[in-house]
Amino acid sequence: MTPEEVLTHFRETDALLEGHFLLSSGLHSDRYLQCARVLMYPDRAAALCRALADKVIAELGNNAVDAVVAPAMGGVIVGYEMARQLGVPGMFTERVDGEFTFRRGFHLEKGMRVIMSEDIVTTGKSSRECIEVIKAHGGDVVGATCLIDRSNGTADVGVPLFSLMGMDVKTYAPDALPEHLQALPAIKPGSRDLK
Ligand SMILES: O=P(O)(O)OC[C@H]1O[C@H](OP(=O)(O)OP(=O)(O)O)[C@H](O)[C@@H]1O
Ligand SMILES: O=C(O)c1cc(=O)[nH]c(=O)[nH]1
Ligand SMILES: [Mg+2]
Repeated sequence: MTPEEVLTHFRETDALLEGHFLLSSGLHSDRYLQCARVLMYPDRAAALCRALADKVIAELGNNAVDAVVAPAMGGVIVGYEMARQLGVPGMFTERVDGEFTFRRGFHLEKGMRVIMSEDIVTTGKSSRECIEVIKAHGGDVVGATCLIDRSNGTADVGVPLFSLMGMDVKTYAPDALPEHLQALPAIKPGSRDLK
């Protein structure tokens, strides 16, 4: 799937937003990829994750993954669909008092080869947090995936990161907002630190 085809899925589902957004990392941006808008359509979710699963298989080989673990909320649907496309179980970590944790009876056997599947990577902070939980539960993290890598290849999550496309989007520290963002109230679409 070409980057233009990926973006078409986002455009056709009104998932490519413009405005003033407070991101999970605390950085600000005038662009937001609302993946839930794309993934609400099962056919689109399947097409995107099939293409991403094919990349994983091309890089790691067949039968190189035993499980997928994704960080909630954004990772839940994409993690499920990646697991389905790779033919392995899919689980998720969720935040309790701000920290990702395994709940609901999810567990890993020691040495299980795990892919961490995100919807979006911006700084890679959430990916790294999820990867730490997988490791703490005995998983061997053989790679990470996201639909779109907003770091455009610069985020280091400690394992190979496979994405459908990179994107070069500017982000701003809260004390360095450009005028066009200062003029708009910030919206925080994600669930980290949600009150
Ligand atoms: O690479 P990062 O800088 O960590 O940013 C990307 C993360 O931000 C979003 O999650 P968020 O914490 O906003 O919550 P959500 O999953 O509920 O949308 C997204 O789903 C990624 O998990
Ligand atoms: O960095 C984020 O929080 C983020 C950016 C984005 O475009 N989409 C998203 O879901 N999260
Ligand atoms: Mg998230």
